[in-house]
Amino acid sequence: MQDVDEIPTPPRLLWLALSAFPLHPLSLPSTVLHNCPPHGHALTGLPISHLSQATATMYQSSLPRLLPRTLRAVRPRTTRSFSTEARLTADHVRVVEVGPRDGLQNEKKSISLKTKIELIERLAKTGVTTIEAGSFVPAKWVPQMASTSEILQHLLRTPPQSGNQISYNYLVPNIKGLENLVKLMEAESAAAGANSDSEATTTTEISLFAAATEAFSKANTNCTIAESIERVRPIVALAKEKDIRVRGYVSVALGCPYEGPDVSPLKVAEITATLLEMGADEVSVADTTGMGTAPRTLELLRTLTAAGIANSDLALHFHDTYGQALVNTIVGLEHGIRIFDSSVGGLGGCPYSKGATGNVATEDLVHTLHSLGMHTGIDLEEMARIGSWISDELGRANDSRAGKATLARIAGEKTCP
Ligand SMILES: CC(C)(COP(=O)([O-])OP(=O)([O-])OC[C@H]1O[C@@H](n2cnc3c(N)ncnc32)[C@H](O)[C@@H]1OP(=O)([O-])[O-])[C@@H](O)C(=O)NCCC(=O)NCCSC(=O)C[C@@](C)(O)CC(=O)[O-]
Repeated sequence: MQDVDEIPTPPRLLWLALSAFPLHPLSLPSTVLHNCPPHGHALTGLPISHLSQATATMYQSSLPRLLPRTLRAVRPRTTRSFSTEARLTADHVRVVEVGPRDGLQNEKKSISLKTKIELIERLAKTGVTTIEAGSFVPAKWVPQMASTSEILQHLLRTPPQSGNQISYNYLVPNIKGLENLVKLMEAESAAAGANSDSEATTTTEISLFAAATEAFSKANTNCTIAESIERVRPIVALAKEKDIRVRGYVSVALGCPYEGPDVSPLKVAEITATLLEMGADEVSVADTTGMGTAPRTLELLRTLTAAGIANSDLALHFHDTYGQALVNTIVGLEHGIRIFDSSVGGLGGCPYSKGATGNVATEDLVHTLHSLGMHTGIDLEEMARIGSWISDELGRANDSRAGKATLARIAGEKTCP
């Protein structure tokens, strides 16, 4: 099986996909696509003191000393992979379902534990292999996630029925969050003793996060970027000791609610590389505000590649605030990314990013990926039913077009003679 980093995207994928959009990257003047803004050029001239030592060493070893003024010609000599991911094939995409965590965390109305568990149990039957199930954060910061301990206990005691192995992921903002999670896991495993079969079908993993701008870091985690990176160190150390897989997030990678759309791709690359070097198994680069556009997504991905970061270590996490999530997904796909985050029914928003709408809907993402000949293993019809059900439960509109269209088609097929 070939490594995803070695295989070009299936022929004409981008052309086929972007023909659906009125303005696509390939129709843009090449100067827009290839002449990156000043921070892109900074790759060639940025004083090494602006980068972490680890990243600086990486740039020095992986980039030619004098780079051309465009990023077009930038090819790292080596791409270093930290991936613990099973090898992916070029036409397989792993979808990370973030609905039960990212999707629900911002809902104002209290959601019952029963509904949260039903959501997870239904998602487990769709073929999805990673589900964000909650977060170990103080209830005063994110009240909706207060029942995460009970969710973890339930999933360990009664693993949801599923045709495949599932990783349940929990967000931890600091070491205290992980310590709470580990305490619960160990108590459950001691109580279950040798009779437990939960490990056979479920795995527990964590996510930690940092932001690419100081203002967002302060609002979201009450600390500077540098302090948030320092918080990561003991989290990764404890997770590795306990054999727990670690996912990193870099928030506001394509736009910040406080500092605007011009977030430095170099800063994103620096933080991503640092998280990987600290031991994260994959990093999800997040467009928290949905401000990302196709050219800026491409520029960011090229900067990450130029920094020596392997595509197999990256995931992309798009919010759909400006309706650009699928366009940006295709840019990511074309670049070689094969892990994408999404939330059923387009649930979500971010408590620290006013006006940000949900993640791209899983149904829309899966429909698009399947239409391009990619495989996800996900049952779109079942996902569409879940999107409709959870939207009704929450009293909100179903934000998935593909979900609604799929359900309408099924209903039409039933009524047609
Ligand atoms: C990081 C903190 C905790 C700092 O918050 P703080 O108030 O500075 O924390 P502190 O260390 O000063 O502690 C204050 C109190 O909280 C307790 N505490 C401390 N930690 C925990 C914990 N883990 N679990 C339970 N309790 C905890 C601690 O023990 C203490 O209790 P007290 O002594 O007052 O009784 C806070 O800022 C926080 O929780 N931030 C997270 C906010 C959040 O969850 N945001 C949303 C998730 S990020 C996101 O959605 C983006 C993402 C990932 O989806 C990607 C994207 O789209 O960008």
